[in-house]
Amino acid sequence: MSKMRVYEYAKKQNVPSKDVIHKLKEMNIEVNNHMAMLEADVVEKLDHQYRPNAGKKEEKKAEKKTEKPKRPTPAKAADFADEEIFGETKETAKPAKKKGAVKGKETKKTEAQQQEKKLFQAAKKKGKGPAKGKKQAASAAKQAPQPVKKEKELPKKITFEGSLTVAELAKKLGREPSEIIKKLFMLGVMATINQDLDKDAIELICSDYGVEVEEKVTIDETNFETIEIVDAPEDLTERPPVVTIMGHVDHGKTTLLDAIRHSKVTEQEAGGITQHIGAYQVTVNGKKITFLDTPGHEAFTTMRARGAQVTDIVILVVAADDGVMPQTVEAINHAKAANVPIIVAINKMDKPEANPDRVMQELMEYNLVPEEWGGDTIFCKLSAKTKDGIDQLLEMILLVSEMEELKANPNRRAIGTVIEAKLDKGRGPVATLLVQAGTLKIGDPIVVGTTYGRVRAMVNDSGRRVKEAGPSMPVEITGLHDVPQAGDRFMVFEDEKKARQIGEARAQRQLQEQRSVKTRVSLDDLFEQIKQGEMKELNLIVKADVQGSVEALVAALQKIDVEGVRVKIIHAAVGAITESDILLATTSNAIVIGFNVRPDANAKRAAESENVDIRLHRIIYNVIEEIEAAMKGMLDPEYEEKVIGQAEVRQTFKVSKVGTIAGCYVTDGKITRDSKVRLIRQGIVVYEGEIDSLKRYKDDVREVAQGYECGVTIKNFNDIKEGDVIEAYVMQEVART
Ligand SMILES: Nc1nc2c(ncn2[C@@H]2O[C@H](COP(=O)(O)OP(=O)(O)OP(=O)(O)O)[C@@H](O)[C@H]2O)c(=O)[nH]1
Repeated sequence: MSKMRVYEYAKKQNVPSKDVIHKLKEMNIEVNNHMAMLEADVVEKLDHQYRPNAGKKEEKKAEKKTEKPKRPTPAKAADFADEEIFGETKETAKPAKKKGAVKGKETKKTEAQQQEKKLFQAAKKKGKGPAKGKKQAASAAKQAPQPVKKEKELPKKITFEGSLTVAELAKKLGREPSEIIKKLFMLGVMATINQDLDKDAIELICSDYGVEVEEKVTIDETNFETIEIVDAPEDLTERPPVVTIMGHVDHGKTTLLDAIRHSKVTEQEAGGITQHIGAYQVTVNGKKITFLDTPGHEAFTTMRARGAQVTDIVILVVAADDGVMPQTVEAINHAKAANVPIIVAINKMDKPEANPDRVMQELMEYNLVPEEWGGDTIFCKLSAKTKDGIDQLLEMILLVSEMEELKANPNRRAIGTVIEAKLDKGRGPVATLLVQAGTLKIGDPIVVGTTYGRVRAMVNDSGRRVKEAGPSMPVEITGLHDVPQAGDRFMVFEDEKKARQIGEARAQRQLQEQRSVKTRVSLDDLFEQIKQGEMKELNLIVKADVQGSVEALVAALQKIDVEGVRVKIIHAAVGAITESDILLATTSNAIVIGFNVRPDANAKRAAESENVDIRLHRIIYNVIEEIEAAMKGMLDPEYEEKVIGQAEVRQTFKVSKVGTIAGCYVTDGKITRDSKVRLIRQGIVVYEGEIDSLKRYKDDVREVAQGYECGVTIKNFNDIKEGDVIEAYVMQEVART
């Protein structure tokens, strides 16, 4: 809010200055002159006075059709208007904005107003069509408070999709394109009649006319993964957390999952036979928790690799008698890469050799600091075998879930992710779906991944038939045409026809995508991406033969300092490059560095199919140099010299202006016009350069093969002697190893 004069304020509110002075009087502020300067706080108070009446005023104005339509000036327009780029034009257009134009003199103000009116009416005149003659318009301009009559009424609201050309916008507003062009010009935008206007420009123009704008967003339903669902907060209700258990081999993941299932599921669903559908739910203190039934990070990463994020909380199981192990670290990195909160379950507390303090100590290194030590990670000490501590773990899950405020709208068409799928001999394609929002119902037409169908039957985790499944509930369904893949997304559509269309379109698109080249980050295109501002962090996965190398590499990589890019090590461990590393690289768009280690067969295959860049090295310096060079955009292609042929110089001729021509006989391979050459005399390279000309008799030729004679001149070199050997070679780009 800034200071302004009374008349400026009156103009802002589109009321006579008298009205403002009167209002001020009511507010006990004595002002007699419309030129009086109002302080910012007074302006604010006035705003409060006028606001409640704004609606009424508008109505009144609409009725009266006063001389000038209200021109609510949006912030942007005002910004443009305040710039002094358009001098005169602007002053005439917005006299009130320009202090200079109305320097306290009523006359000047009137002039400006009239000028504006003329301009306005000139524009209107064009919009009026043939009925209105020049004369009439001119006389109309003379009468001072001339109502804008017979002007085609502005629509209350216009809608558009994407963009509009000036002509299209003019048509929608019922105005002449020239008027729109003029307005744009005054706002600092130069446009032609066929120019596309973006959303901002459209909004700017419309708000200048006081017309509401709505952008229609066409939703590409075939791409439903990308549709961002914005539910009104009041439509959201709490949903159960979805939990994945991860940890090192044999630390007790399966035992813990079973212990939770048996302690809670059978209790709740008496008589129900727990059946494996890939996920199950337990009820704790009246609240549900969903557990994904595939422990370990493979399933987790497979899902993520397919773009699905279903896990809300990760339980990291660490055996109290074994401590942090390589897969523990992998699991931590996976969870962190996915930005999922971790609860640590220190398992096997029943064992005499259990040492939870050691586990806590070791996990500190990975920034998992227990609350009791001042951190914010929840640690639960338990025994999956004796079931001690499991209830506490479940309560902690609820606590974290509450903090995460997990919510979904159950009253919409369901969307979610495939947890598992298979082909059942009797039932056909069977898929376990995790509903993530909305409610899935029997009979729903559904698209799942690239297949579709209608939900024929639904079974919950206790093998019971259910009619519907709300958010975070896993159900096994039948009724699909084909078997989808774990991690595929699903969405319910309004009818089966639509579901079929979308399903088929998605299958088609997938085929096309498989044919086209995948675009993952590779060192070679890194610089391009950095330049385009697409990459600010270079994600790396480091695998090495010994811990010492891992540490040294990580430290050295983190020291690389290239402006605008940061190295981020998302996983570093000892051991061969595994499929899990590739999956992690896929999900985090990372490059894998192998130091004295190689990818195993599965990893190689996965890397090829997922286009993950693996860089294998044996010298730390080379790793650093390569990454740094790539970050700086200096990753030149590697070239290798390839000798393509040799020729013997049998005779030489000196020709003025040309130099020495060597009459040669090609003894081996071939000599090409564009090859590089080396002149060898008695086994010593006397010159290296390029061929200047290559001739057979008098004709220039591209190449001369073995057994033929030719004439050769070498660029900038004439000291060729009989008996010399000309070796031709080319530089070939080779694949980096
Ligand atoms: N004493 C004791 N043994 C346990 C506990 N939890 C699991 N075990 C044992 O540890 C071994 C491994 O347990 P699993 O549950 O199979 O471990 P996992 O992490 O699922 O192993 P993988 O599936 O191979 O990754 C089994 O022999 C379990 O009986 C526990 O709390 N106390």
